[in-house]
Amino acid sequence: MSEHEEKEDGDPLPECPPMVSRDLKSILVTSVLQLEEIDVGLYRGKNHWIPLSRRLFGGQIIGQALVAAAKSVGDHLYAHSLHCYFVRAGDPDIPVLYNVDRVRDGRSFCVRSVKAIQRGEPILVLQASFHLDQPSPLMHQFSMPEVPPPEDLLSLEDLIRFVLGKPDLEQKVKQGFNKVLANEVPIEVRPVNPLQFSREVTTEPKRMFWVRARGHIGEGNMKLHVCVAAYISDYSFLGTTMMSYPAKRVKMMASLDHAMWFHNTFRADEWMLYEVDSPWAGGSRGLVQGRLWRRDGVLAASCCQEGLIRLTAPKDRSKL
Ligand SMILES: CCC(=O)SCCNC(=O)CCNC(=O)[C@H](O)C(C)(C)COP(=O)(O)OP(=O)(O)OC[C@H]1O[C@@H](n2cnc3c(N)ncnc32)[C@H](O)[C@@H]1OP(=O)(O)O
Repeated sequence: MSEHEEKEDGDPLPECPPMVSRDLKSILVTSVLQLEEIDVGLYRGKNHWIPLSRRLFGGQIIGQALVAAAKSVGDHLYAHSLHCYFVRAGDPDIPVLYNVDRVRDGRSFCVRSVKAIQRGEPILVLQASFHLDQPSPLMHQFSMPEVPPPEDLLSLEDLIRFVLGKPDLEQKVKQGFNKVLANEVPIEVRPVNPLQFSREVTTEPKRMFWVRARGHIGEGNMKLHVCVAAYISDYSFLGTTMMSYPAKRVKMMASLDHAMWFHNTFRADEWMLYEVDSPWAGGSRGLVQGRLWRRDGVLAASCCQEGLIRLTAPKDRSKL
């Protein structure tokens, strides 16, 4: 999601929004990433939180496609990278089918290609590669930025409640915010610097936030944590491009492609620092790159995405 897409009115703000207990299982693992097997290599997914753009959330499609791909590889192989293109908008009113092609099974690597389909047409094509856990004499990583721990920061919900108190807020914005408060978004966020989430200031297109899946997943299945991270990685990602242009109005923002590399084990239900920047925008497109850090400083995953950004044409002041 991008916060620039989330605008429109609706239900009154609940006085005391329901809090999802950390003991409750994450809806991502009980529902969203549970695929129904229809035939060999063919799966059906359920749609959950729908952005106000009314196109399916890209993270949901990537996460489900990766679940489908992972079903056909052995337990000893782990996704180390994925690359995908979003070729059509996903329709939130019908389920998505995932068709898995076993491209190659090697001794150390397996590659899968997945087509996400609606009405017989692809909406996403994804390639994922899985690797045997192997020792390496080469090991390095950048250092995690020093930031306050998530316990010392306000949640996105706290910041939203503050913004909802403003009298001149657009109805569309209210609706998007209320959806977050109603826990429809199965992700928790704590911005390191709330100003980097504000549309009232111009800043460098760089921001950091702590993020984790809402609810409990538990230790255990690393394959599942990787799919949850794929879901999470598309949240508040492309919107980083707009930090330098807070006054511009977005007509259409959609991810075009997305790539991820998984470096180390992690738990997607534990806080990870998402360090995101946008090195470039131009030609109605913008590039974002991100690093997901475990809170102990280990680099868990890297992400990159290009998105389409069409702006609303400025009003012709001469006619006013
Ligand atoms: C941000 C996080 C997210 O999760 S976004 C969700 C995941 N990503 C997606 O859903 C993107 C899926 N992909 C797509 O929808 C398509 O590949 C897109 C990017 C639209 C491809 O665009 P395009 O090749 O232009 O498709 P199209 O010809 O069918 O047109 C789609 C709508 O865009 C319009 N369009 C086209 N060209 C222009 C242009 N130069 N300037 C302004 N508008 C243009 C078309 O008229 C069409 O509009 P409409 O849908 O008929 O209202």
